[in-house]
Amino acid sequence: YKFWKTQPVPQFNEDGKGRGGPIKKVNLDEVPKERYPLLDGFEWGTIDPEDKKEVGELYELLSNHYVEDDDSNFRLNYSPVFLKWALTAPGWQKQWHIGVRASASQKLVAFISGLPTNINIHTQTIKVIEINFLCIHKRLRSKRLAPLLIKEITRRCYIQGIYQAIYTAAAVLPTPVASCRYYHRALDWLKLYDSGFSHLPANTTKARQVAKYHLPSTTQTPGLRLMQAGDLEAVRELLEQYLQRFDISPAFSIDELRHWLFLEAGQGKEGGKQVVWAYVVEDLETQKITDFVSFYSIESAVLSHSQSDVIRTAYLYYYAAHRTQNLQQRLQGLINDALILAKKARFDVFNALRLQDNDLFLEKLHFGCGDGQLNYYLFNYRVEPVVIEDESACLDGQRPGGMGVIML
Ligand SMILES: CCCCCCCCCCCCCC(=O)SCCNC(=O)CCNC(=O)[C@H](O)C(C)(C)COP(=O)(O)OP(=O)(O)OC[C@H]1O[C@@H](n2cnc3c(N)ncnc32)[C@H](O)[C@@H]1OP(=O)(O)O
Ligand SMILES: Cc1c(COc2ccc(F)c(F)c2F)oc2cccc(OCCCNCc3cccnc3)c12
Repeated sequence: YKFWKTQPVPQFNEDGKGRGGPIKKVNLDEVPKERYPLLDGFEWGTIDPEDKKEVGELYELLSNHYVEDDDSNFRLNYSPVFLKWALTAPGWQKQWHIGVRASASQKLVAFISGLPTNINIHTQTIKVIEINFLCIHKRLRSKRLAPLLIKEITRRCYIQGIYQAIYTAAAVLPTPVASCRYYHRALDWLKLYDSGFSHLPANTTKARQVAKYHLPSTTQTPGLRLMQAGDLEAVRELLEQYLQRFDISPAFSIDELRHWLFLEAGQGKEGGKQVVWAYVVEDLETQKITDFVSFYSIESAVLSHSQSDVIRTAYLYYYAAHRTQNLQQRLQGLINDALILAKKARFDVFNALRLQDNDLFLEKLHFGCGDGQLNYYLFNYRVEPVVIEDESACLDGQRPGGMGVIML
């Protein structure tokens, strides 16, 4: 950890007893005013997420060089429309969409993105940058370029008065604030089997596997319907109240929530390019919004020569339930409806992490545990272990704690 042991992050050998809060007080006149020097033949650039051509260059880089599974059978394949959506949330700045270009060819060979937002950590609301899409061309790996990208985006954030960050990685780095197992729920088991994503367990048959994952064609929750713009304020209140169960959670503005739950109508539906789906449960008597669920779409390219070339994946995004009496039963019904809706939208698999209240439904709804986990990290912030003063502060006594932020 030559690089990470020089960074203001909790180191592995800490005893976790430290006071919660920022690790390093950033002194602005110590922050370099100039960009870090790059490897010879390369130059810093930015990607304008509203420029179709530049989004195309970013798509090209990520489509060929971004996250793969451990056996390099699949690669995440974020679409250009998704990338524009992911990079233009309220408060975005071009200077935080940092590219590295080969000077001669002007080819984009590396990228890192930052998006400012606010998160609640216990009782504190802190301004952070969300870091995502760190990617280096396969031919430029192991040249210590990643630390350079990280230091450059850190420098640009410090100058703008942002001193903390949140990020996820499959990589184990100093020091995870949460580690969440991957879970997958087959929707089209045969497609997943043909693609090598799913295997036939011993002493069962394909027919039995298909039957195991069968879903009804209609949703079951009374009052479930597509979320509309008019539901926004009610959903924000419902979500804000529900997320208090978790130690770390997003502190969404109404503008952020509008962005994350509605793709602007224009880019939304045409040509199967929808990227996010959001549904509410409206109580038929009171017309109140009592629950909500959302999911987003990332395809995975199948890298082997198998016939199916993409796996359409739905990722569970934010959800919330009002009050929490029989929370387990309500979430099982709500998420099962999300599975039904995802299947109707032609997704092949539905992914979720082991965080929030997901333990209440993962097993029951036939999610299988994947290999690997997603680690969550905070930069320049130490979270002290949570101590629950009065149980009454939580909803129904049993407060899951832990991670409540979902990263794209
Ligand atoms: C206040 C504002 C703060 C803002 C910044 C907050 C921090 C943000 C941090 C970034 C959050 C990213 C969130 C996401 O996007 S996670 C997704 C990451 N992307 C991929 O997995 C795509 C495929 N892989 C690649 O493109 C490259 O392998 C990457 C770019 C990942 C590393 O390139 P390369 O393989 O050519 O290595 P190197 O020789 O340049 O450098 C080696 C050093 O880099 C450390 N390393 C390796 N992988 C990661 C990783 N995923 N996060 C952080 N550090 C990582 C490694 O421990 C070693 O340091 P040390 O062990 O010697 O110490
Ligand atoms: C990722 C991910 C997996 C693993 O699945 C794949 C991983 C790599 C692939 F190329 C692939 F096709 C996968 F299906 O299973 C999941 C279940 C729930 C949520 C998941 O990812 C949430 C989005 C994570 N942000 C992108 C990312 C992914 C990995 C490491 N760092 C950042 C995942």
